[in-house]
Amino acid sequence: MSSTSAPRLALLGNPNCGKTALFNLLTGTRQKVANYAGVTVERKAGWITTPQGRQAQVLDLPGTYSLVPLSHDETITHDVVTGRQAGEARPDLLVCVADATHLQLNLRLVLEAQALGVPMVLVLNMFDVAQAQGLSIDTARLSAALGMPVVTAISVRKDGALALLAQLDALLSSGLPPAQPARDADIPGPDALNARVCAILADAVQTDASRWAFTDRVDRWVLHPLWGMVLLVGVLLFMFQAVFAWAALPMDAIEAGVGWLGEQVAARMADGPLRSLLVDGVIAGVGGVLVFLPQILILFFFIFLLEDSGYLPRAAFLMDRLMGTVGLSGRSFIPLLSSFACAVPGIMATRTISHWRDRWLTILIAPLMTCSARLPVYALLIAAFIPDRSVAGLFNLQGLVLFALYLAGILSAMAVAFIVSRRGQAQGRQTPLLMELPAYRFPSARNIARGLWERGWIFVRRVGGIILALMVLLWFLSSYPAPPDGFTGNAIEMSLAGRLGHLLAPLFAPLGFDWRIVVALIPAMAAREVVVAALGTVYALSATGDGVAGALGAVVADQWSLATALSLLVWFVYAPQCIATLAAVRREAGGWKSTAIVTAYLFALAYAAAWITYRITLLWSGS
Ligand SMILES: Nc1nc2c(ncn2[C@@H]2O[C@H](COP(=O)(O)OP(=O)(O)OP(=O)(O)O)[C@@H](O)[C@H]2O)c(=O)[nH]1
Ligand SMILES: [Mg+2]
Repeated sequence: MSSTSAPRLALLGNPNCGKTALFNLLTGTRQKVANYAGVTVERKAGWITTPQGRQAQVLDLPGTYSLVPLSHDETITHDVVTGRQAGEARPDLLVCVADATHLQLNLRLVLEAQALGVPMVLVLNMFDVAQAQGLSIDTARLSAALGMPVVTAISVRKDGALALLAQLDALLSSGLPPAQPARDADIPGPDALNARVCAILADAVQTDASRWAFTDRVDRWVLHPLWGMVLLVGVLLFMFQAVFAWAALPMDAIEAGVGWLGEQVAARMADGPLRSLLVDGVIAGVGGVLVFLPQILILFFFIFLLEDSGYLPRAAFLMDRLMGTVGLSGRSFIPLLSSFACAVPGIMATRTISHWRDRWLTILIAPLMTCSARLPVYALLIAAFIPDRSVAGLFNLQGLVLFALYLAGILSAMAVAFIVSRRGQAQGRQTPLLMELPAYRFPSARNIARGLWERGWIFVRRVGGIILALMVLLWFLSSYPAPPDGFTGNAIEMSLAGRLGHLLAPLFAPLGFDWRIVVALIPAMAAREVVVAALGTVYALSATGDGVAGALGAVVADQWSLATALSLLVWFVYAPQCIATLAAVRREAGGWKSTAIVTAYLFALAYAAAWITYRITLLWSGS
């Protein structure tokens, strides 16, 4: 069936009611699903085939509480369902998704949407939770009261959308009624909406008063101003400890495997450019980054766990006051949190912030949140320079340093926010955080396994794609032109990359970076973790004597001073060494000027902070 004649369905519903989970189930795709509001910020399209073989296009949309849009993501939803999206007709059918345990809130949007004049179906999602809470919903009565078919769904189960699919078949086989013109004047006011919802629910739903008891009991502790904070810090500390403690074994295994491979290739191939490319460029460079896969997976394991259980919005709630004092709105929390995985989705998630000033401020500081690409850099240098010692018998020093680096990013972001929002104080205003706290949910193992698999793949693909390509390029630039006959020094110093490194070295000398580090910093403009691969290649090529250089960590520990290592760590807390992030800033903030501001302020901050760190460490270590 061609795309022009297939019916188009749009999923409309409140945030966090399970639209994307349903979309994934129907279309077999894997869009991001998590237990907090504001996950989806874009329109996504997919295809479904009903049991009777009919095809339809489905649109997943950002969640919204009302059809009067307040923020950029809500505007997308509004424009799609009202047919105002450029180049797109109104959908043929609205599939309203409602969280069955929150009908009081969710039905308001359904009633509002009736004025759009588009045929509708109501899906009562999270029906498993509703049943567990002892809710009894009379779908026939609800359907009669609303004047639309009502089905139940459990979008996290494989067969959880069968009723909806059967309903779609029934609707499509009889032909959807044509859409009516929108009747904007018919949208009831807030009070009238509330009254209607109450009347409908009184008739069709019986609640069990104890349903929120569990979540409420837990929240008394989790949201407590003191104990909640203690728990939050404890959770984060544990997470960073685990990144080092749990990863040691698999990392050793990968490192040994990479080392073995290097030796095998070196032993079996004749000396020459190809052997050097494979051993020094590919294996030493790319293998050096691959080693960090276990740590990245552990970090994401915790992020997914926190995301899926419903803890994250509570952390946002706890942080709200603190964020308010530096001029950030509570809305910034989720985008900033996403930035810990990667600043790109974080910057995109700022679409949920309705005020431009708040949004710009969030975009400005999102790159300061420690993204997962920094982890290899941090982990390499920490493992090389920070002793693996326990502190107070409870913490591991390496984990504490990692925690401190994350904290440095957060505190700097707060400081920048404070300074910037001070300047625009005249129009400043605080929006209190109005966010729904979802019920706690047991994290789904399938969700987490899938997420980890995906994250692992993204990392491996990056290693095998951009990082590999850059390493081949770097190997080439570091090997040619070859030194003249009779040259006794290090061949790499005569190469293009070596000369460029020497040329730029004076600029970075005040930070304690030598020409080799400078050579590695240049390709790392594309992505931060490239610096690890690049150092691997540069050191492998400049290793004197024959054979392969030892593991990068050992080489670095041997040749750098502590001051240089700390200075480079601090450099990476701030430096905007990621083209993808800068591109996202340009896209979302709309212009080169904003991108230039972000780039310039981050480089300035990186330079200043690295310089201070270098100087202080030198003084402190007495050299
Ligand atoms: N138990 C249960 N959990 C569900 C069900 N449907 C979705 N979830 C969970 O509910 C949470 C929210 O799901 P999403 O699909 O991200 O919600 P959404 O409506 O797309 O949210 P936004 O994109 O923020 O508007 C996730 O943790 C899902 O795993 C369901 O039927 N039963
Ligand atoms: Mg979604």
